Amino acid sequence: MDHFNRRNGVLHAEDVPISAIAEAVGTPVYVYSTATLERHAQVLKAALADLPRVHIAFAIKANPNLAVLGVLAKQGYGADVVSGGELKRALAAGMKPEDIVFSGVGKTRAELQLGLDEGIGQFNLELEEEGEVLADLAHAQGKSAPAVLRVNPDVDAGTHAKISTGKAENKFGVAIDRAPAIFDRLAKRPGMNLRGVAIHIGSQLKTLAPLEAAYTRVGELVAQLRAAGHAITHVDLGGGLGVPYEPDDQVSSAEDFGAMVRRVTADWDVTLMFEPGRFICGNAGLLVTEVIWVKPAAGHPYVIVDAAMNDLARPALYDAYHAFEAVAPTGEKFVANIAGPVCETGDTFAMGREIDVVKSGDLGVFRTAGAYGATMASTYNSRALVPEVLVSGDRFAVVADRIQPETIMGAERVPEWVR
Ligand SMILES: Cc1ncc(COP(=O)(O)O)c(C=O)c1O
Ligand SMILES: N[C@@H](CCCC[NH3+])C(=O)O
Repeated sequence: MDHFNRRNGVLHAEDVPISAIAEAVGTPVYVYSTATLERHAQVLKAALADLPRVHIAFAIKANPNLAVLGVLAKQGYGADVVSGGELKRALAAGMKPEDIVFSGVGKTRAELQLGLDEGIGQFNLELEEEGEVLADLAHAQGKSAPAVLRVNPDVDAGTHAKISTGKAENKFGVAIDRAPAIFDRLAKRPGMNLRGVAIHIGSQLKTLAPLEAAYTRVGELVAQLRAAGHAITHVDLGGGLGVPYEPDDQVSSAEDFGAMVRRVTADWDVTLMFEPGRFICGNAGLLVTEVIWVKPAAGHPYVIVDAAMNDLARPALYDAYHAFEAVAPTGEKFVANIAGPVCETGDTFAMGREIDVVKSGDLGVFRTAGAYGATMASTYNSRALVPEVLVSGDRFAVVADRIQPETIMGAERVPEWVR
């Protein structure tokens, strides 16, 4: 069920008219639905419920808002973090240290130390040297660091090149055929509890075939490692499940994913870990924007909105599609380009797309903006950082303020030789 739906022709987030939020908070603004977050969290939990031992860690890079994390913590989700900052957020949101997994290809010594100090559940190692440093840090404190080795299965995820992570040429993980030798050396190091493997082959995967191929290779590796005498108790299967962005997008369901995982992992006898991001929050968010001008142009007219690439970077970065609709459509359509105010030609959300007819002052939304939206926002062009609102039933709360350029200026220093 979509918790963003129309009543009397006006788009609502749960029971709140989008126009009421825009009036109270201004635009652009991200709006998230608590009910959608909860539903997606529950759907995935249910799809994986038959597996013997499961741990789900929300990839908080997708949406690190503390309120969003709080909703997911209440659903029993842990966190997959990729920086010290994300680790602190997960803890601040009430996630238990032991439910936190630390991924990331460039964890610094300070970040590894922070993870040890906080007693997090697992480090996902990206290379042997990282494991050596972690082991030494842990050993120095009389600890043993729980870790898995991320392998790169060289599988084509069939997703956008900039969000593929499981091809041999990508920077992530160690080549799967190098894993046994690394295990032999690393597992016996004092301070290291090397207990399994991890993979994550990419994001926005619409089909299960690449995941199944990758998981199958991991299954073979687990057998090989066990044959070599290693105790393998944990396998982290990463995230990557896609969501529908375009009207006719077909993506595999959580149920099909669960069935595939059950089939492929039937004889693994491990704790399975998952790191979903987009699947949980993608469709739980909208970016609400106001039309500034409708500007005639040589081709199609430009609908210039007050949201821009600094608020939602995905179209400019990945040519990503985000459906646009008017909050109170007239029923008429026209073909237009949609662009933001930033001084870049690439600051476009759509080119030559049939959309609701809108005029200056009208409200519109970009859908499926709950993942990799606000979290990737910047202040480019000295624009304010976009605020975020969480809705639940007929209530809403501002869960991140609009941070004005003046505030950010206060964080800078002009040295005396410039003054
Ligand atoms: C290691 C890791 N885990 C999980 C995720 C979450 O991916 P997604 O949002 O596609 O589920 C990512 C991002 O691609 C990632 O790099
Ligand atoms: N930022 C990307 C996803 C990156 C996934 C992280 N490894 C997107 O918006 O689609």
